Amino acid sequence: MNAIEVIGLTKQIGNRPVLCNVTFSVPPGTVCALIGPNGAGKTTLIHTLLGLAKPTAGKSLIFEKNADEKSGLVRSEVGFMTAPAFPNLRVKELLRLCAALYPLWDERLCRHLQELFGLASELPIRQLSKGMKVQLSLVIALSARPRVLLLDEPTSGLDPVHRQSFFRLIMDVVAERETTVLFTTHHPEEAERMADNVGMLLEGRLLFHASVDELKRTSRCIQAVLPDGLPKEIRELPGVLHVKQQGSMYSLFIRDHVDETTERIRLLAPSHLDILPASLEELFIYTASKEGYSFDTAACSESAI
Ligand SMILES: Nc1ncnc2c1ncn2[C@@H]1O[C@H](COP(=O)(O)OP(=O)(O)OP(=O)(O)O)[C@@H](O)[C@H]1O
Repeated sequence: MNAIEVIGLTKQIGNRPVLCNVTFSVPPGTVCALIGPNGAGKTTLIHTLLGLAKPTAGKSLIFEKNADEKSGLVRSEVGFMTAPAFPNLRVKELLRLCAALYPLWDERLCRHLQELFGLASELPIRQLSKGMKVQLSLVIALSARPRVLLLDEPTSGLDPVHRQSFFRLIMDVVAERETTVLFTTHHPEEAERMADNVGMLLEGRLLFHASVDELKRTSRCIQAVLPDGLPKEIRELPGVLHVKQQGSMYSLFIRDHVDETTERIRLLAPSHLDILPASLEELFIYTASKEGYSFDTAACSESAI
């Protein structure tokens, strides 16, 4: 049984398709990252899983149950981060309230996390910085010991040191309790580092969903020096996501069809040929650009070419 199952999920808001026939699954005890630019539909998907948004078509299941099922089973098994309520309560008062609310609350873990983040018990919630509020939400989500954690941009607002702590924490929680984690991020390097599987959403469509290992295995940057240039038909081969040119040096970013594309380039008798690994960041940027989506950022990171 999969921990999370998203089947043909479609969400229309007004005339606007926000999620279009999205299908993927997350096995228990694994970490799945959903990457996508602003407005891709990541939050909407998490909200549908939580039962906070109703799909137009399709369904999203957690351990084979719909979030809106009367049993409330799904909600009791799912942890998610939400802005801490009750601004006038002190940190310790909110944590005490949560301890009473969540049946599997782990007080030892809660104290450990509070110490790790250096969250002062006596501070009223309204006096916490944005990053501290994120930390407090994380403490609550993790201490509730859910079977499934749904985290919407969990590291946004965290400084680099606390981001590291967060990564370690998630790894520990998954390893110790076989927790299943689905998190959203704008940062491919977070997905690459944390996740077993990665899905990419763009304008409501899931462009790919695969294991990090598979994505790495099937993506390459082919670098070739071609004094006679690169023919148009090579640029248009199905696996070629992007071509970058500097004089007679061509860098082709490939997803799938690596062997066939390499063979076609070899036939052009390049004076130099290199086949290099590609990063998830490149895959993300070039998959989006192949779909006609443009980022403001510079494209291929030079380090990988
Ligand atoms: N209540 C709403 N009314 C109208 N449009 C909405 C509503 N909620 C979301 N949308 C639209 O749905 C699309 C997806 O939004 P969503 O928040 O799911 O994206 P996201 O990938 O989480 O974005 P971000 O990375 O910026 O948080 C956006 O175009 C957004 O404008």
